Amino acid sequence: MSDLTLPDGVIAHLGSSAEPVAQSLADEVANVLSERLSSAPRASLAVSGGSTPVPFFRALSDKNLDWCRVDIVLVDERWVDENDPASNTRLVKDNLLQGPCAQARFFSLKQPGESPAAALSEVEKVLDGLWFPLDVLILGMGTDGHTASLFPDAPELPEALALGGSARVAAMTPISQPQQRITLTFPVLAAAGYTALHLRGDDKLETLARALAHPNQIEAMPVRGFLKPGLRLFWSP
Ligand SMILES: O=C1O[C@H](COP(=O)(O)O)[C@@H](O)[C@H](O)[C@H]1O
Repeated sequence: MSDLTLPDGVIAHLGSSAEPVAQSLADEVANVLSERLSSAPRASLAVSGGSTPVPFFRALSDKNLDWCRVDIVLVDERWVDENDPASNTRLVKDNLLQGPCAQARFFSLKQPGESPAAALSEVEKVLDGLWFPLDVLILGMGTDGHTASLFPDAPELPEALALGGSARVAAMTPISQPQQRITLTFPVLAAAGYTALHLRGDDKLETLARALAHPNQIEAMPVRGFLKPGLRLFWSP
């Protein structure tokens, strides 16, 4: 990590193991949500799926917050049933929406429909109940530089990245992935008030170094769109 040069204004929290880093992220997110709830009727939190967030979810779910005023949404979902091990919704329900956090309101990106493309208008309706811009956004990243389901090899990527578009969600069919995906679009994600990138593993650090080497080529590595002042980076081996 010592030879990784981060852009000015990106604040890094690096630890030697996953649990304390996840705990620090949970502390910070709980503080941001709590502050927001002191001046607003509700607060919104968008989280990522995959394997990295599990200890963060468990740490956050225990926080003493007015969870019944918190709205939670995933940044992306695989188009699978909720009982499928690949379901991000299942991951959130099993690990985050537990204990005190079970009081939060969860907005599911997985709605009935054969494909994400067929369900987009239904999902947009669901999202009408959520407060935008998002207050808190926790992103992950794949070793191909995707974040949320903004995959470099998805034909729909240019549309999902386009600024000025009014769609909050996009259907994605990345060539590299076994499932179709649905994702919050780049403009929706980029407008969040607080954004953290939560990474685990040396491979993710190498990916981050590659992303930082050519920051403007966003379509090649969509995570580049978030490597900006204000970003909080949480990493552990
Ligand atoms: O497919 C996905 O991958 C990324 C990274 O996942 P991880 O298992 O390497 O932590 C994740 O951020 C995204 O939400 C997920 O759908």
